[in-house]
Amino acid sequence: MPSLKYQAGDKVMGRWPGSSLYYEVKVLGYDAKSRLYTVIYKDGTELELKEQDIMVLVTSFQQRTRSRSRSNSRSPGRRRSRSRSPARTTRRSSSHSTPSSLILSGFPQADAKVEVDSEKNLGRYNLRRRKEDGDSKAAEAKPEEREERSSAAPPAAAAASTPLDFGGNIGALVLMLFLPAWVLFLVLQVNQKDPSLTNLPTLPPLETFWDPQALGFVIIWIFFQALLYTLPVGKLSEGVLLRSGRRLTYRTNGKTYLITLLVAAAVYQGADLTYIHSHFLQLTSASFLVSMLLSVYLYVRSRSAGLDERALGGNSGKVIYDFFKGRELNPRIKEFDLKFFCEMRPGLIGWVSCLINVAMALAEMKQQKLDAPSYSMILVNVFQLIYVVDGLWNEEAILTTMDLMDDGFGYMLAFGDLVWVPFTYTLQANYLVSHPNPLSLPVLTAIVVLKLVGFYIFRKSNSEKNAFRRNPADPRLSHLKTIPTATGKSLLVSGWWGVVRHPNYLGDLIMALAWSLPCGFSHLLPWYYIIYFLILLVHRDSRDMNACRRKYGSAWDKYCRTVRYRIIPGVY
Ligand SMILES: NC(=O)C1=CN([C@@H]2O[C@H](COP(=O)(O)OP(=O)(O)OC[C@H]3O[C@@H](n4cnc5c(N)ncnc54)[C@H](OP(=O)(O)O)[C@@H]3O)[C@@H](O)[C@H]2O)C=CC1
Ligand SMILES: CC(C)CCC[C@@H](C)[C@H]1CC=C2C3=C(CC[C@@]21C)[C@@]1(C)CC[C@H](O)C(C)(C)[C@@H]1CC3
Repeated sequence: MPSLKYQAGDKVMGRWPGSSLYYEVKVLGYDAKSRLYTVIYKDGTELELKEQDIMVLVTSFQQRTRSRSRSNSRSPGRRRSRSRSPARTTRRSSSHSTPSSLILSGFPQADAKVEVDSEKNLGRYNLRRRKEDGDSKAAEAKPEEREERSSAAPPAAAAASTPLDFGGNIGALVLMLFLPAWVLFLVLQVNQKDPSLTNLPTLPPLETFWDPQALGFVIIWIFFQALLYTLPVGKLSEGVLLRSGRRLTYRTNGKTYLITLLVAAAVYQGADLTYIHSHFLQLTSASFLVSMLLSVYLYVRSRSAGLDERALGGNSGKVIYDFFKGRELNPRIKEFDLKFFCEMRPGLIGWVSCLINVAMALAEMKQQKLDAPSYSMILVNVFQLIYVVDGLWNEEAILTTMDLMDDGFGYMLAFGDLVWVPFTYTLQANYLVSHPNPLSLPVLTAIVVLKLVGFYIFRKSNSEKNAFRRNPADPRLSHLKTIPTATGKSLLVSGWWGVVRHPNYLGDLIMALAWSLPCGFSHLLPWYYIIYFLILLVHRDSRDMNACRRKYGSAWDKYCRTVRYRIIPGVY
């Protein structure tokens, strides 16, 4: 490569894709067509980088010399503080010729220009490779060592260059208009005697949508949940390490309140919950209004969020897209975490525990003149109750999901949590109110078995990944094979995560099937959930694949080569 800036064999600093971190890499070659350099990181990860993502390596000697001269000119106080906190970044000297990107010696500082502290950086980056991938214990470090190393993993600042999902601004706008219209369609359609696709509902007069009492109930419900969430009862759990270098704590007390609510509902049965069924449309529009106001608030406050507090995917600078996707990663009012609260409490708890689904069972009894809910209704209620109770029981596990780790909090999740979940995930129960579907015992048994199989896969796989991410050295996971990555985190390649790349989605889809089956095959409507869910999870899977490809580079490719299927073994 004669006329090139970097030659094969050169040791340089290469940017880690999707981040502003630079690590030492060796140049392997250059492709004139794509104008990309192939480089190899110290752990063996090979990536292709643009020239502007590469800079000249600052050697330990140069670095030491500069550090010395710099530290000589520093006040003793500053020197002390640096040695106390090895993870701190250092200011770039003005004479430095490298670009003003971030090169980390520790936790990223989004707005600071820092320089290569190569000695320290390399030490942290120089991962011990496994003798073989299957030898999990040999290469895994002690948890505290791992924690230290993983501090170098998260990208420094929310890059505006992160690829846009959903078709960017236009796609986001279409979705923002389509999603509420779709909810409206479902809510109106389910009340039709014949909810088939050839019999579409007519739009009711506008004033039907507005009911101050319904809005009052929605607000009271959300504030009641917020009050329960803020009381200092229950466990405090730590979230994952953020790009800002912080770890947030969450009050994971969902199960305490779920039990309290269920007991309260069992004791106090005087309330006429069929109001929920008869005012479903008004409750839906009231919740939509609240979600819209919340999204505006979230967008406005995100303008004052620091770069490292913004989601990588929601900081494009495109107003509509960022409003939809969510710009701030973890918006909090003091210790009150808005995203965590909305995802786990008002909508999810409202969905089943003593509210919407139970209201549907009562409405069914009233409408069909039954002494007890039908078997189909009982199945749907019990299945979804298990799902929500499980989610709240394992609330800590949500801290390692995409929503909490990667997605910003904006319209998508605010609407999803407050409108989509409570008013569309209850569609099967809502459908059964006026469309009975008697079940024979063998069919009922088969559906129960299907649900249990799905639940087993879902729970086991989610718990396995969560336990591994929390403590990779957990002795209960010692039998699992892993692949090391350049970030210091490893990827599970056996166990559930060795079967398919998203075993948790597989379990979730099997459960979704079990939720629709009790409604029979007379209409497509109650099957909407599994169709939507399949689309959601396939899209989510590809979003995650892209994000992991950016995070883990060739280690991710290796994982994909080893675990070939994404969600359904042998099929997809
Ligand atoms: N009912 C509903 O409407 C919905 C339910 N869900 C459910 O929520 C749960 C969470 O889903 P979601 O947040 O989408 O995704 P995951 O819980 O699957 O999280 C994905 C992350 O897991 C880590 N990961 C991926 N592969 C591996 C591996 N081999 N070894 C170790 N870590 C790995 C990666 O993060 P990193 O490496 O950075 O840790 C990746 O970004 C699922 O069970 C899903 O079914 C999801 C959406 C909607
Ligand atoms: C409006 C859009 C089309 C889609 C919005 C998606 C959201 C409704 C879902 C995104 C991820 C979710 C999760 C759950 C509920 C649905 C949303 C918010 C979850 C809380 C359900 C209970 C599970 O046990 C879980 C694993 C905790 C789920 C986490 C993801």
